[in-house]
Amino acid sequence: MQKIVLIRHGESIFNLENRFTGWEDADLSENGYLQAKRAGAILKKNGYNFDAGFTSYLKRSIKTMHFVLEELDHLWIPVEKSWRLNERFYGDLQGMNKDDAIAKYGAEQVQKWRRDPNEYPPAITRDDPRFPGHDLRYQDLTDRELPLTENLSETMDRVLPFWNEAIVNAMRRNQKVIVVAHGNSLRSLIKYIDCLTDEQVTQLEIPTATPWVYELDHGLNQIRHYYLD
Ligand SMILES: O=C(O)[C@H](O)COP(=O)(O)O
Repeated sequence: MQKIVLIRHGESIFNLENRFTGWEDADLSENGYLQAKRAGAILKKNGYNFDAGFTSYLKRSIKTMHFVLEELDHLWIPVEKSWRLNERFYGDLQGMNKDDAIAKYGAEQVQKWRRDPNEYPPAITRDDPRFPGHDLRYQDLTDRELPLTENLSETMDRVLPFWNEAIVNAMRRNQKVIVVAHGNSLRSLIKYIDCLTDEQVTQLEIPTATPWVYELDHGLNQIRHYYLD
């Protein structure tokens, strides 16, 4: 039996301010930092150790991984970063207060944008300062890979190649793996692993900095999953 631990980053400044984040590189809040340390302490108390870590290109996840590993005295393990684990690209909603969005577009529409896997938030244009093509860290992405908006299905499409090539391969080498990512990149991954329907995934909410453990058999099929708290 093998285990993999998935963690959503600790609370960010944008989470605290109730703003859509997406690929905006919001830092951890003070509370987010404490949550990350607490997640590490929980893993330590439960006897977890890891051989490899995977996270996104965004500092709220990178720092959460760092503080979790620090609690475990595991700062030395290799951590691979990929843009594919980034949060869903939230288009023109990025940076907007969620209550302001509701006032502007209505609660039903905003909820669809947030949770319906096939709904696209309004797109940005390529001359928008938030377009990732302006950011050095995304310079190797192709035009097709640079998002203007993204629905959850597309998030899943770009998360899965990294899941299959990097993360599953590490597990096949019997490595103990920890993944720190984002509410929606993890929702898309859990949708895939648990074979959730579109309807079921709308109900899935992932708390910040709470280790989610999958137990897998030798064929890497899921046996069960649970939160460590
Ligand atoms: O990108 C964001 O705003 C959050 O990380 C997730 O937001 P959501 O819960 O509205 O999808």
